[in-house]
Amino acid sequence: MKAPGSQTDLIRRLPKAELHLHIEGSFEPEQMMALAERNKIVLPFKTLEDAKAAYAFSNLQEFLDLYYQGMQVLRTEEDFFDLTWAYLQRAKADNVRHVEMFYDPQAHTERGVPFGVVTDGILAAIKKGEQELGITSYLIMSFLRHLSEEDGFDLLVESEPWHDKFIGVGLDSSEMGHPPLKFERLYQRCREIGFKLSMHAGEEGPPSYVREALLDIGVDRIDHGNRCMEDPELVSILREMQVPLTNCPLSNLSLCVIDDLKKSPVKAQLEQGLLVTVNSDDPAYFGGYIGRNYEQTAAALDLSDSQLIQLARNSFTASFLLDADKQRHLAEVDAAA
Ligand code: HPA
Ligand SMILES: [Zn+2]
Repeated sequence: MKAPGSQTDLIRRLPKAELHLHIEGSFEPEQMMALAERNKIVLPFKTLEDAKAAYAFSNLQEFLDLYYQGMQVLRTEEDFFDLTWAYLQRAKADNVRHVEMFYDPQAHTERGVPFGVVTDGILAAIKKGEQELGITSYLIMSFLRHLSEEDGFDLLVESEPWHDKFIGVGLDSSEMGHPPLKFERLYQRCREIGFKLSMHAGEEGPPSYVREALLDIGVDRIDHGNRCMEDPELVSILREMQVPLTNCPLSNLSLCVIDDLKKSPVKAQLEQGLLVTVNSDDPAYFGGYIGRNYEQTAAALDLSDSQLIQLARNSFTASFLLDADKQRHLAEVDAAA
């Protein structure tokens, strides 16, 4: 067993892509308090310690309640810019070269913040990140699965002027009771538009949700996917198809998807030839950005250096980058290894 931190240099050195990151989940309590003051909003917690003390969850819904509450502070284009810029600077420190970030427009439009305010603020920070940090970012518009498919179609229409700014769509929020097939027609339409398709499945939901996402909807990538491990035939299909899984170890631990990081499926998935990646999900809420996710997972699972290199390679292979860009990044991973 290696001591935590003994692979820090390698992890830091490896170029990485982050493929599962909700930008609103990078809202650090310090920044939340500063923006609350700027926007004259009263938060339910008075001190940083109170805020952090509230970040103890026993399931996905408990987290989501706090996540939606926290983002109410975000009102102006400048707020969304500042949020995204802060994340990109942290990503730079972890040697992230490419990000595919989710955002939840419905969580903002339903409280009166216009779609364009949210989206343009994020896009402006993405542009600055490319110019000043050398990080490329793709934006993934996520539908909230606790809302109806009709609401999803409304978002698709409202977002039309920005469609060329999105690489794809996602599906997040409360998983249980909201299976992938609830959104079959919406995803069919998104496929016709030309979006890449991703979906959260098998975080809390059963393996059948992963099957639906993969085989009925035909997604290009599965977010989380943990519970596929309960269905050996599904594991074989995933290995055969090489449809990526975006695992988020510290998120899994925080939301009690696993009760110990040693039970993270990442190592077993690597050993079974699945295209698994390591990501941070909602780093401000779950105790760490991508570097810490790699570090803690490596320590808990006793990952070898070559498994860490494989994870960095997988992050680019599983991305929605063009093939030529993937090859360039993969060569950089090999050079750093
Ligand atoms: O991990 C998650 N699962 C579902 N919805 C989410 N929205 C933000 N993070 C998550
Ligand atoms: Zn997520």
